[in-house]
Amino acid sequence: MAPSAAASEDRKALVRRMLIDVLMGREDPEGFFAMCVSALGPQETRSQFLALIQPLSTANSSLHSGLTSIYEQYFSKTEDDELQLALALSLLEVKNDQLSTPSQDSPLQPPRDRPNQRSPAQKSTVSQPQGNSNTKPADGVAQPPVLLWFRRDLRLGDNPALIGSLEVGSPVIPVFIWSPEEEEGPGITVAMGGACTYWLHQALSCFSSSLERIGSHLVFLKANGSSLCTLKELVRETGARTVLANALYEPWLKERDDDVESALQKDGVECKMYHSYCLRDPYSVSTEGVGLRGIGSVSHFMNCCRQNPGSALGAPLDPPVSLPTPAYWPQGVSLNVLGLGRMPRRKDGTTIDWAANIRKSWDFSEGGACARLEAFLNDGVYRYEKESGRADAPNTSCLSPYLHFGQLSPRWLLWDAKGACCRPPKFQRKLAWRDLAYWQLTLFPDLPWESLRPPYKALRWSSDRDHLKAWQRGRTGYPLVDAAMRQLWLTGWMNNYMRHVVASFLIAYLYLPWQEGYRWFQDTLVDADVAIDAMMWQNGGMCGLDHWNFVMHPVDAAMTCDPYGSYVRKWCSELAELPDELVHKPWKCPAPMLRRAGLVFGQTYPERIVTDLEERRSRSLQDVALVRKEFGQYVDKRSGCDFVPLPQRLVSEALGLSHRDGGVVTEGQQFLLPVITRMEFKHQLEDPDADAVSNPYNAVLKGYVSRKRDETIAFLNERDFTASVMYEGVQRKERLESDYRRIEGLPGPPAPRGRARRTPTAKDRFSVVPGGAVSSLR
Ligand SMILES: Cc1cc2nc3c(=O)[nH]c(=O)nc-3n(C[C@H](O)[C@H](O)[C@H](O)COP(=O)(O)OP(=O)(O)OC[C@H]3O[C@@H](n4cnc5c(N)ncnc54)[C@H](O)[C@@H]3O)c2cc1C
Repeated sequence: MAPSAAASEDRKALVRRMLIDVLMGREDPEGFFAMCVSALGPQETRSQFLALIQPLSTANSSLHSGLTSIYEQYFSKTEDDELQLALALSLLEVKNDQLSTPSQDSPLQPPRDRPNQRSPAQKSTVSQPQGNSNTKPADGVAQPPVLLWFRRDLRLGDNPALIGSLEVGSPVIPVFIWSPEEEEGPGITVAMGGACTYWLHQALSCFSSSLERIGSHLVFLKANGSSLCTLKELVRETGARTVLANALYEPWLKERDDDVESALQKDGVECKMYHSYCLRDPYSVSTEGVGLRGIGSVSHFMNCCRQNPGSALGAPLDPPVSLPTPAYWPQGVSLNVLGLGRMPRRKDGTTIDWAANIRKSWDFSEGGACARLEAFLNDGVYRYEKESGRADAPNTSCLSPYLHFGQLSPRWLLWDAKGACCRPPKFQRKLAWRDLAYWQLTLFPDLPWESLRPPYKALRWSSDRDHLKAWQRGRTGYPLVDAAMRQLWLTGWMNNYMRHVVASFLIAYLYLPWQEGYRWFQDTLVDADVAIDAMMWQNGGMCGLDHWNFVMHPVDAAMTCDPYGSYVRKWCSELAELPDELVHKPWKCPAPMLRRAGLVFGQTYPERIVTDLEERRSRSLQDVALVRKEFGQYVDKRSGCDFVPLPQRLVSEALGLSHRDGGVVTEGQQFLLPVITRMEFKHQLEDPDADAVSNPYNAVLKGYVSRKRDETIAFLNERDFTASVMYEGVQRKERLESDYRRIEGLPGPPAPRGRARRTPTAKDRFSVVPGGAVSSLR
């Protein structure tokens, strides 16, 4: 028998043995199925599973039908866009040889030691380092050590550079070099804000302990001039011939790494960067075969990945159980000397410990990341699809800081998420958003400070510092906004929905420039990430590639995210005594109620800093119309879409594209591309002075999920807040019920019929992103 056929037979025999465990009740059907996928791989499971469980049809027909429905649920779906993410990103190509058990002296931990046991990924064994993984140098021969340069990959699990260092077969010296100037790059990025720096301090401390547990040690150094100089000194001091690291993708850090690579190589030192920070290397993503229409949207990005698949991502790598140590350790400094966790001091010498709440809120270790992931996959994931906006419930993963600091690899996360029985499509799509952000940053390195749509730079932005301060400190007088900003200040985090609410408030109602919001977030978020934060603030600030087609209302948005006011009560305790129907709009409370609740505006809770919300929205809209008129060369006359000047890399790709992408070349040799543009902006151009309410495409969303739902909520809300909460409650129950049915593989409830949609459709002239006007590049 050919070896591969024999291996296949072995795997099937393994599955048959596992089948007995299910029959005996030692393993549940879900777990059994997961193990099959893991042992056979998706293709073989698809073709063989039903045959393998056939004997059950007589032995235990209910188990047989249960397993059949699990199988069908897993493979049946007319795999919609989201579910194809893995394919698009060319993931999870488990090779047959990865299914063998690691050998006794392998430095990889056996699979049972992996932190999260429940998914198929972790029940499988994973890819072995290639070549020699023996960690001991030959007796008596002093091998030059490997410098393992840690940056934002502070983990043992699924760390390609770490495993790569074992393959060299030499002693390994893990180093961390702190170089804040290099992190910041050329513009105002605030790459390492306060909360983020504090997290880094804690994460380094945890990671250093992890390394010690496997017999190694993390050498901390302050960059001496630059990382390159420090590395060169280390090479001289230790005699290292190899430097390994996992790649970073911020353009300025990539440039630094390229310089390091070539300078070291000139000195005869091998330097290698591994890819693992994103699912796809953003520099390898191309628009070829897809075009530029819809650029900036996650669907467009996923199409690009699908059309131009990169190398297979493979399965996550196990953490090593030991690292070979060098005979000589270079002298480092203590972690505290880096000053990352330093707190300001008062005049009397006492410390201002602003991070106390952050410490209470998070476990900064790699184990903490795994525990969060496991908790999410066991619980929140089931509500994620429809309820991720809830601020009052932990329905999202809260994994962003761990992903940012590489304490969890996106590959590991995706692998486990795909193993969850509901294979959450929306959640998986979020990882594509993350990659999209990095791709955008590589295309537009000034994304963190320069608006991509030129006219919007000229908007009449406000410079009201008091407004800015009130927003930053959660003292705007709008409870929902204040609760979110206080949560951010105290814990370094808020969920995605709340980030939209506070960003909308800053931009559409306070007219403060998006860069202010970006910088504040960079300073206060523990997950502050230049690429994601900049992309999101550009989109919120109306000038990103995929700018938001909505504005969140600071009161009505509570219907979706905090219907009973518990979130507001938690962070704005001075409002705790107000009833549900008024907690989001305390200014509507009658005086006796205020007295009973002990609320005095301007004293116990701030007055609203702006009250004329509708008027402010109208002005914001009129201002946009004004600059779009003034900078008419950046507006496509035919479609009303904004033009964005494309960077050189996309222009080169566009040159190979056909006309349908609608590129226009201007005098200055700019390649201008029409991009997705908010419909209310297009309409406003026709009547620039009209107010926001009369604009049929008014973008203010009351909730976030659908405009139809918003309209109903807004209608009820105007009359009776409680009725509106009840309405929302019923809707929510229906949605959860249908989710439950989907997860359990039950047929869905009959679809509601005859729902009118006011959301414009593809036929609507304003919803079309053009594909026509073209001229060639000169
Ligand atoms: C104005 C604004 C600023 C933001 N700034 C940041 C930031 O600095 N750092 C950051 O990590 N996220 C940022 N986000 C995106 C998003 O809000 C957070 O990633 C998310 O709230 C983190 O919580 P979670 O891990 O529970 O997310 P989940 O919903 O559980 O998502 C899982 C992971 O997917 C990624 N992700 C989720 N949403 C997005 C998104 N919209 N774009 C890109 N990746 C996403 C994150 O890595 C996240 O951890 C911002 C969003 C807005 C609206």
